[in-house]
Amino acid sequence: MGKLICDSTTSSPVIPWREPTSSPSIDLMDPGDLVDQSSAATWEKVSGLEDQQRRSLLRLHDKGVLWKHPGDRSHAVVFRLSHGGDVEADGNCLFTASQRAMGAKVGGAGELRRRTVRRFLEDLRSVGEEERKAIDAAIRHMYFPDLRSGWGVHVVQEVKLLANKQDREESIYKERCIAVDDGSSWAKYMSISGSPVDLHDIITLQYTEDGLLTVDENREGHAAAFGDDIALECLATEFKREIYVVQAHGSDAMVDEDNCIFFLPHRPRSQICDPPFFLFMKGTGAVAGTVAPSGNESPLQRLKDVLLSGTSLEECKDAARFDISKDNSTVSITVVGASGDLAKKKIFPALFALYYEDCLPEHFTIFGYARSKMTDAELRNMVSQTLTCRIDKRENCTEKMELFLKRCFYHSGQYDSLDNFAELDKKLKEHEDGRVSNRIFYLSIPPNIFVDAVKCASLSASSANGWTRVIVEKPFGRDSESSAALTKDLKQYLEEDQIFRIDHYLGKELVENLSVLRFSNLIFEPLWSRQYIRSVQLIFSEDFGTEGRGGYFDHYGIIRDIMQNHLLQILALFAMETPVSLDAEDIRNEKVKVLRSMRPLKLEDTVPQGSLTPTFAAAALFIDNARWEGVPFLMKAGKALHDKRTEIRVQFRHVPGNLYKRNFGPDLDDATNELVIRVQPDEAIYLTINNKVPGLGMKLDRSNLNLLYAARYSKEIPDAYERLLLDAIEGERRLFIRSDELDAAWALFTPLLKELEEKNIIPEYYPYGSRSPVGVHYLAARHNVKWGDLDLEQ
Ligand SMILES: NC(=O)C1=CN([C@@H]2O[C@H](COP(=O)(O)OP(=O)(O)OC[C@H]3O[C@@H](n4cnc5c(N)ncnc54)[C@H](OP(=O)(O)O)[C@@H]3O)[C@@H](O)[C@H]2O)C=CC1
Ligand SMILES: O=C1O[C@H](COP(=O)(O)O)[C@@H](O)[C@H](O)[C@H]1O
Repeated sequence: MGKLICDSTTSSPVIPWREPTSSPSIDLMDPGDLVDQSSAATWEKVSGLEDQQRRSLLRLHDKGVLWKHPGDRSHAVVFRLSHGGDVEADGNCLFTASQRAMGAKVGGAGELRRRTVRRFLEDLRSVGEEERKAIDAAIRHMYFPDLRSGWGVHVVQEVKLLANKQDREESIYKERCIAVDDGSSWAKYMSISGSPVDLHDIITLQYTEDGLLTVDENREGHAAAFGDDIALECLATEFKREIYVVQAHGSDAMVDEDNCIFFLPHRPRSQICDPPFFLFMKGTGAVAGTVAPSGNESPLQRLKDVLLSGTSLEECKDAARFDISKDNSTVSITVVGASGDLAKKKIFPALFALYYEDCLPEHFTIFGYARSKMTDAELRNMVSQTLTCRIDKRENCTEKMELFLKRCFYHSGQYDSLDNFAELDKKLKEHEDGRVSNRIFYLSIPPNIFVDAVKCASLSASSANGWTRVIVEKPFGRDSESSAALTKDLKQYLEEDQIFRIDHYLGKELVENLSVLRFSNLIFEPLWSRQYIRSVQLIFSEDFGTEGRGGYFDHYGIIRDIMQNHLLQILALFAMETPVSLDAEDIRNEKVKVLRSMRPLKLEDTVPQGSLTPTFAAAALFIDNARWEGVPFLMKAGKALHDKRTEIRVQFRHVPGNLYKRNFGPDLDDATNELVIRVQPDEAIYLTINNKVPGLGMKLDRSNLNLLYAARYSKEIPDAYERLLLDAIEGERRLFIRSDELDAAWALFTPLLKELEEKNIIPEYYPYGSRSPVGVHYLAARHNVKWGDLDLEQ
């Protein structure tokens, strides 16, 4: 028995996914047919490996590893084991690595942990008395060894106890804790992911032969239960595949070079339906490496990892190219409302960009669906008007466009006709050609017909053997009630995890980068609170009016159009506590907490004083929690202003007892440090600091430490819709809005919107092209700050 304490990532197989009901359908390859995976990282650059480990892994990489299906040994697959990226040894690593290995379709690391425990409990209930006793004994041996009856080979032995979080106020007595010594306590233990929602904390007692050595009380509750052999077996059973832990032992383990790599198989209790995956675990040191099966990672997953790590799409193209042809599934994307503005402007161009980058699966089809009568050729002609290639990607552009357009088809139908959707279903099936069918319906239609379209798509055109997902465009209602009604109606036909509510601002590069900036740089996170931050400003402006969407806009206004969604989402991401992991659910849990901690909005805290301008609004928002109490989050959004920009501006407090006070003049605000995250245009992150002007005197000026993306990165930034479409195809929900997030966002704005409308408040006018209505200055002044973007020096 062992615990997976330092592991690594693998990736999901290209070998076709099994039909859940059928016998193993693993695509079998000739043992000699070793897929060349030139883009996969080998072991040369993995840090923390001893030379002999590295040499062995390189040899293994070159030779490949032959895997035979235990049920039918004549069938075999050769895997090339490559380094697939590190995972953090934070206690969740078994689940994080497995999640990466299997791809997004299995849920996040948290979900894998829950499924593991569920599987364990189900299996435990079904075993006989004898086996149950054996399981209890194995658990006791691992976590609650009887130290009086002998000592193992280790100098230090550990005993694990669980403390109920509710009792943590008091001193912890061993008597009040739960010993991890049987199946039911193991399930409690293995549910602990080190997050605030855990029910128990892990207490570790370390003993030597001389007695108690240390007590780790884990007061902050950050310790998570490491995956162990039992968890590995449960995971294997749950997913009907073997899991190999690949261990590299070092010179300290008295093994020779030929034997320093071990494969520890974990077999499912059930039938094997999928090929195995490999988790690399380094025996010594702290650095984790990865074993990736040759050609085993889905192209999309590889692309996601590349996107997440911020490297170029060029790399994702390389990564994706090698294996997609072996995938036996299809993805059909139906753009419902294909004749409309959004479809032409954003959705088709984003799909083409993904196609150009080789990021769509090999077998994909795009259908346009709308009432307008159009032939396939006419749709292609319409779509071709808005396709563009990136400036840095012109090669074969025309050729690629033609190939892409050939994959686009059109079906004309009503949004509320089950028959018309059944006709679409028939056409989709023809294109899917018997493969596993996965379908996305992108609702690019006015909201009043969302439910009709979802009903018909779900009843007449959902996939029979794969997944069906629906992307929904805002507006998600006009207020709490209509939003809840929409969610309820959609859920008549869809599960929550089939609904992808899009907020395209979450797909913007700099918004995606917010968490990276904050959580992967030591210098920012300690400053990220009321202690150092004086105000946060979220600014949206456009230098044009409602441009052809006047009808929609009249009904919704700027608060619903921009503030309640785009700016509030950015605020939640900005202000959330550190999530347990980057899993969709962990991040969305933290965002919801922020939204629910927000102080109700008051009319006097909006602009202009007690009035609402339909195309411009500003508000001061507050988060009543320990981190942000008293810090104004100023928001403003407007159309028809003097420029187009979206920015997050973080203004820091004054330096206490500033020695250079005199050099700044009477207004210390002029010396405020400001961190600006410019989402668009001209993406940039810059920090305004005070600096000495070179020379013999002591003159100070304000200068920027400037990261201008265009200067630093040569690649064009992908459009937000590309990232989001790719996520929807992958089943990655991190950047989509969960229903409780939506409820919380509406709960914040609905009372204010109602008051504004009931009181029929007259808007304050501002000239087209101006900077803003005058009232915004009063609003900021009331909270003792200035708008960073209205500083004339900007
Ligand atoms: N355009 C944009 O920039 C943005 C749009 N959105 C949202 O995306 C969705 C699509 O936007 P957009 O493309 O601008 O919308 P459109 O108004 O262009 O509508 C899309 C299509 O829906 C059909 N349609 C329009 N009105 C009706 C109606 N009353 N009854 C039935 N069908 C109708 C039309 O197709 P046909 O007549 O051929 O059936 C039309 O081509 C909307 O929910 C919008 O709020 C969100 C953010 C930005
Ligand atoms: O959702 C919307 O966003 C656009 C602005 O999006 P951007 O990506 O061009 O910044 C806005 O014009 C529109 O009113 C709103 O509905």
